Amino acid sequence: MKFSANLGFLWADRPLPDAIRAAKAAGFDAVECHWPYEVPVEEVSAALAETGLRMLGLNTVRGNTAKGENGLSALPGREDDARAAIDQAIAYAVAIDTPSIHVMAGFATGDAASEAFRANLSYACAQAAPHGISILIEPLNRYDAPGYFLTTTEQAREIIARVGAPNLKLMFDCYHVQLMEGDLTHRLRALQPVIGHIQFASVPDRAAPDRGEVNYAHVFGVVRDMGWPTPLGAEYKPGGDTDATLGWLKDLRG
Ligand SMILES: O=C(O)[C@@H](O)C(=O)CO
Ligand SMILES: [Mg+2]
Repeated sequence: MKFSANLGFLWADRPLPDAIRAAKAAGFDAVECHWPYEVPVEEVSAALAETGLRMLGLNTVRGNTAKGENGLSALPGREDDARAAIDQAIAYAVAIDTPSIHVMAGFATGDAASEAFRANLSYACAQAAPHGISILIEPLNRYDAPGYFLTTTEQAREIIARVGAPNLKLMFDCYHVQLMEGDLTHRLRALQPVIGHIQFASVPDRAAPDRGEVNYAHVFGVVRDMGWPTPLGAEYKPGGDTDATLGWLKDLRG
């Protein structure tokens, strides 16, 4: 199995280029992040070139976080802001050769939100396609993000079908899916054609995957047997020194 370190959480206490180097030293095969925009692309590119790791994904900005915004693309009337966030993400992704962008929906509900989200996703997919970039949408759980527009894989599957763009995919974060829907391995197999990236963390505490209610040794085996080709994203909160939480990775590496 190959694993990607999500640097939004792992080594988040370090500057992003140093976190990339730490992920390499720890044996990860790739990295991913949340919002890298404060860091010059030259610094990130240099760290990626030095380590040989690829940055697999990044997120669109959340918007006005002081006001509690958590994404813009499902907010009716905010299309200009949403598309500026999409443009920003594509430009950054192109500059560091990142193959996928998570377009964040935001806190919203109802038909107008659904229409805004689909229209903004169509825009994102059209802008990203010439660069070979996939657009990801990610259901978030109701405990961490109450009121978030996108909460289930069923909802995501319908949106992906209705938008109808080949580069629109599902971010299957096992942590969120377990909290909202469960039945992880059936869902992974059934949704494989529309999954663009897989992430994981323990449930319910979002820590390293060697604890909690999900047996990740089993889940990883199912993903391996699916022939899943790309690294799985370790997106958990280490709660201190990241290096001290990597026993699971060492065990899997043998
Ligand atoms: O699961 C998460 O929270 C992340 O993948 C994300 O991108 C939204 O913050
Ligand atoms: Mg996630």
